[in-house]
Amino acid sequence: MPVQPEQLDAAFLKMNLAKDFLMAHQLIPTPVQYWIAYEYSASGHPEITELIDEYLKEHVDLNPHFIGHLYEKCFLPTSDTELAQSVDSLLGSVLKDVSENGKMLDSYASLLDNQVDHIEHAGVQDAIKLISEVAKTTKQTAQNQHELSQRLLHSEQNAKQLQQALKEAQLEAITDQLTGLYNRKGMDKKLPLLEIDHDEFSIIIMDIDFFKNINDDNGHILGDRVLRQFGQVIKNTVRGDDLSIRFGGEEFLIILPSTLTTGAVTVAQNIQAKISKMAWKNKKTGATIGPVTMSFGIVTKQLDESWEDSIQKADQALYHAKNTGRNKIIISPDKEID
Ligand SMILES: Nc1nc2c(ncn2[C@@H]2O[C@H](COP(=O)(O)OP(=O)(O)OP(=O)(O)O)[C@@H](O)[C@H]2O)c(=O)[nH]1
Repeated sequence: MPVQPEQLDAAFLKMNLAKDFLMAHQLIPTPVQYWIAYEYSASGHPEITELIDEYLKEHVDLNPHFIGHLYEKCFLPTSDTELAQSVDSLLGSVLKDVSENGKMLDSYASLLDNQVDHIEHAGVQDAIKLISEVAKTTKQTAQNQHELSQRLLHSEQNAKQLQQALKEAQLEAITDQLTGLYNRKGMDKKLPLLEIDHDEFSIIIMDIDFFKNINDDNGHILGDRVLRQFGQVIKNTVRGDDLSIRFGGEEFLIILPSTLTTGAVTVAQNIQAKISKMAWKNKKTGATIGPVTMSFGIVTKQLDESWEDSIQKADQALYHAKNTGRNKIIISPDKEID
């Protein structure tokens, strides 16, 4: 499909804005810095725009360290080497195009300088010859610019596709595939973000009772179905800001920001009520399985306490629930909810 003149103009405009941005902040156009500058100047990535604007409110200037951090945060959160290589090669080709363009414009500018000097002192015939040379070079430069713009447009499309693929890979890396909840890696990634907006948290840790028997009596496929549906119940019970994690095999964790113990107890009771109504059928034997119960441990995190210590307290409460009959909610250290 032929490139439209407006697309070319827009691509050049973005390229020049990125260049101005780099110069204004005295950043060298390395692939990473060029890409971030390009995304910021083209307003192509709202998170980058927001983070840079925030940063500039408190700092006089940007620095390569911060740019590197942005790049890792927004583009390279995956261990997928194939994607990472594609990003590298895209960045490399954009940088090559940009630096070739710089060289080409430099040599065009010096040619013009030269010819102007000569024309001033030349006779009419020579001046005509020199002007025709300038016209030829101008045409060639315009043609080169046109090709460069097309390559940059193509790179922009590639960058968008890669960005999407990276986002998907990022989400996949932090998601438990069976339940769709976050995995532990997801928890580590999301917790610091929650701590920006909240300072009070409650934690619920829960574990399915006698899950081994469900697997042993009905097979792992049915066991997996139970896990998947419990994951769904948790997802549908919590609020938007709450973080639901598959913490281990049949163990789940919920982090509830700006929630005190009573709120966490309500959430646990809601989950308990919902799962008490669920049942499954063993297709081979026709037997009905369920209700399957869970035990819960709850703690409200102290301000000066580490996550590790708080989760351990919730885990001890869960242990207490398991040891005193299961299918119950215990607030740390050992307060049972009727
Ligand atoms: N189907 C299935 N089973 C799993 C998965 N992850 C862990 N399990 C099983 O979960 C069971 C956990 O067993 P236990 O730790 O003995 O706990 P339990 O039988 O639930 O007993 P209590 O926790 O004491 O009530 C084991 O049989 C694991 O194989 C999974 O992804 N799918």
